[in-house]
Amino acid sequence: MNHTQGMLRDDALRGKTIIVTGGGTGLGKSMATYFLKLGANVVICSRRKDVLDEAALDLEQTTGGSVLAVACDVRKPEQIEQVIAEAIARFGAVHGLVNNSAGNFISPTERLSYKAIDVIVDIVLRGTYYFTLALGKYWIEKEIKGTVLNISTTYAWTGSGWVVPSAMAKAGVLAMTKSLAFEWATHGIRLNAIAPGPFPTKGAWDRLFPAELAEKFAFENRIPLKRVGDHQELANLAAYLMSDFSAYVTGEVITLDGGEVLAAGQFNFLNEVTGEQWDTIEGQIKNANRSSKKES
Ligand SMILES: CCCCC/C=C/C(=O)SCCNC(=O)CCNC(=O)[C@H](O)C(C)(C)COP(=O)(O)OP(=O)(O)OC[C@H]1O[C@@H](n2cnc3c(N)ncnc32)[C@H](O)[C@@H]1OP(=O)(O)O
Ligand SMILES: NC(=O)C1=CN([C@@H]2O[C@H](COP(=O)(O)OP(=O)(O)OC[C@H]3O[C@@H](n4cnc5c(N)ncnc54)[C@H](OP(=O)(O)O)[C@@H]3O)[C@@H](O)[C@H]2O)C=CC1
Repeated sequence: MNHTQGMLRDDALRGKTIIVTGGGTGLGKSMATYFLKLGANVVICSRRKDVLDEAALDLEQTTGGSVLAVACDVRKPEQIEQVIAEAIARFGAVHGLVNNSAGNFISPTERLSYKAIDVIVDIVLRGTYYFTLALGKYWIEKEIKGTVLNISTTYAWTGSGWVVPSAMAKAGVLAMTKSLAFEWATHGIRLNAIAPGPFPTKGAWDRLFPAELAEKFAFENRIPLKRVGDHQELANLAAYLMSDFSAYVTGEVITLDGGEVLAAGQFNFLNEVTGEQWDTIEGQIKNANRSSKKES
């Protein structure tokens, strides 16, 4: 057994229909793959229909599951409602939503136009609350105990320069996750989030680590566990949170980042100190202890 293997029993999501926004690429496609392997029907949606159709074919061939691909810009409520209507028409009901679609790129904030900020915030925050609201209304009316999983980031908590629109929007998504988890618990609807560290995808790497930076960035050195994430690790956690095995978990944000976010620890720079230096330091501290005892 290792971290690149599927974790749950084969029927863990059987009978569920799950919508994965941005499910045609990257982490969305990886989560969709695992949900299908666990018996779910999956609906993937995003702006590019050609990308979705190719992904749907690939997903069905590799898993044997049922996939519906619907073009949808998550900033457009009428397109979201169309996805939900087509999903219900094809599979009978919808039980889960993964808000995974996002836009992001690195830039000094003062270089951004108003539109550049809007485009990120609208995809990430507006897209997430529109989709969640549309499904929430349907679930409440039909008395379906739906489950929402929001894909956030670790800098939604810490903040981060150079990705400010994304940080603002992802922070809003976390506020929604916790707020609605309480409010809609009365309907049996659960909302959780995952805050992933670096998981290589073309979409993220092209926009966050372009060639200029990629060479200078050795992730392995910045991450306590010295590696990037494997997509199956995220898919395992996502599948658990979408399954009934997590029926008592709601309003939770789970960080999955090899410890990267812990780098802020004030004394973490001591990572650089050698064993020999520790011998010296220990001696110095013990001397100081002895001196202070004599003084008292
Ligand atoms: C390892 C740590 C990971 C950290 C967490 C990761 C989080 C992620 O979200 S990764 C996901 C990355 N994937 C994507 O972003 C996929 C989708 N992205 C896109 O389609 C584009 O990047 C988009 C978000 C910019 C949207 O594209 P589009 O709708 O075509 O919009 P425009 O190209 O027309 O641009 C709108 C606006 O933004 C300005 N702009 C675009 N890129 C830059 C840039 N690099 N620097 C400055 N400004 C930029 C563009 O100029 C437009 O503004 P106006 O000029 O005022 O019209
Ligand atoms: N990779 C990583 O290291 C990390 C990723 N994340 C998060 O994981 C998620 C997936 O990212 P990742 O797989 O890396 O990147 P991708 O670029 O592969 O995924 C983003 C997806 O969002 C879709 N999308 C963008 N704009 C819209 C829109 N307006 N309407 C509908 N769909 C849209 C894109 O499809 P299309 O262009 O067809 O619309 C694409 O499929 C994101 O939420 C991201 O913030 C968080 C932390 C780390």
